[in-house]
Amino acid sequence: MQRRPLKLRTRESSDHKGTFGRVLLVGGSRGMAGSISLSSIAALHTGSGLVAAAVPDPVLETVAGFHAALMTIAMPAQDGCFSVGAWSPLKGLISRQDAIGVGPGMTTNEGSVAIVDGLLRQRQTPVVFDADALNVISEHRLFDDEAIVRTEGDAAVVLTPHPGELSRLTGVPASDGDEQLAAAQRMADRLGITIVVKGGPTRVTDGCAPDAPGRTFVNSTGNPAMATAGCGDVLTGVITSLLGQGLSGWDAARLGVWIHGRAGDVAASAISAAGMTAAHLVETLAIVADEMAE
Ligand SMILES: NC(=O)C1=CN([C@@H]2O[C@H](COP(=O)(O)OP(=O)(O)OC[C@H]3O[C@@H](n4cnc5c(N)ncnc54)[C@H](OP(=O)(O)O)[C@@H]3O)[C@@H](O)[C@H]2O)[C@@H](O)CC1
Ligand SMILES: Nc1ncnc2c1ncn2[C@@H]1O[C@H](COP(=O)(O)OP(=O)(O)O)[C@@H](O)[C@H]1O
Ligand SMILES: [Mg+2]
Repeated sequence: MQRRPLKLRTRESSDHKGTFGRVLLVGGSRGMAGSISLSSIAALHTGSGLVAAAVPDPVLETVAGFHAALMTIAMPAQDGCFSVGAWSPLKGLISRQDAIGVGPGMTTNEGSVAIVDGLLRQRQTPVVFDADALNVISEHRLFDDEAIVRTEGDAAVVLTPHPGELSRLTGVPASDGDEQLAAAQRMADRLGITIVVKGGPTRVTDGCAPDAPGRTFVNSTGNPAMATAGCGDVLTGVITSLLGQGLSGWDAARLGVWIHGRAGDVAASAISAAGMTAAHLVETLAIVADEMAE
């Protein structure tokens, strides 16, 4: 199987929804309801047992309309985005989740800042930070605070920046791919986290193994047809799902980018490179998902 980094176990008759995890996707806003919907459906199509999307109240019906199996939780909103009052009810949901994905379509307003800061400070639930969650971290220099450093026993933190987001996080221009990876490796080692440096190819670097600092995986799947709106939002849901299925940050990120790229390869050849969209990608993901266990 094209350099798959690891293998999931196959499903058994004793399995049930709880076996495959309960995950929460946090994001969306008026005008960007599709992003968090793509992330949420991607988690379902990666095999999660239960998926809910916590979204600003004004976009709940829009998000819910994308998929009957998706549950939705209305959060306090202001001008179509999370309000600062959203963090309190969200905090109460954390302990019931096996994993959380945060950021797609959430904007970088003050409500988002409260949510991202709060999720960075909790250590019991694995979290994927993507998109505007990464932009909030950059704008407010949240990684300068040593209090968010992860150590042995803390739940995983996975970042999924594209080169533009990584440039904001590290100050290294998107044009310098090698230096961006080196800066990501240093950041992963310093914070004890996993960082997915998205692109062609995508690389995963991880600072969670004391005996293997800066270990890095180069993905072998994916293609330029994926350079289209929402394909990164899909990856957020994939990795959140795998964390919710019990994988470490290193394993969830590597297997996640691999199956995400496989779906992109199959969709590009079935549709076309120019015509493929993230909607095709998330549907194809459901078709190829068993390749993680074959
Ligand atoms: N349907 C929806 O609801 C959707 C909602 N979405 C949501 O939108 C929010 C903003 O996210 P976003 O990525 O669209 O905008 P942004 O952070 O400004 O980054 C783009 C800029 O970064 C750079 N850049 C990126 N890749 C690069 C590369 N490989 N190599 C080099 N440069 C690269 C490049 O900058 P430039 O070169 O143009 O200056 C590019 O213009 C976020 O919350 C997301 O979830 C989207 O997911 C879409 C679907
Ligand atoms: N040229 C390419 N080759 C391989 N994969 C690509 C290429 N361009 C984009 N991708 C993939 O598509 C996704 C784009 O993510 P992102 O820019 O965050 O999209 P969005 O935020 O619109 O969802 C990433 O997973 C990236 O690896
Ligand atoms: Mg993105």
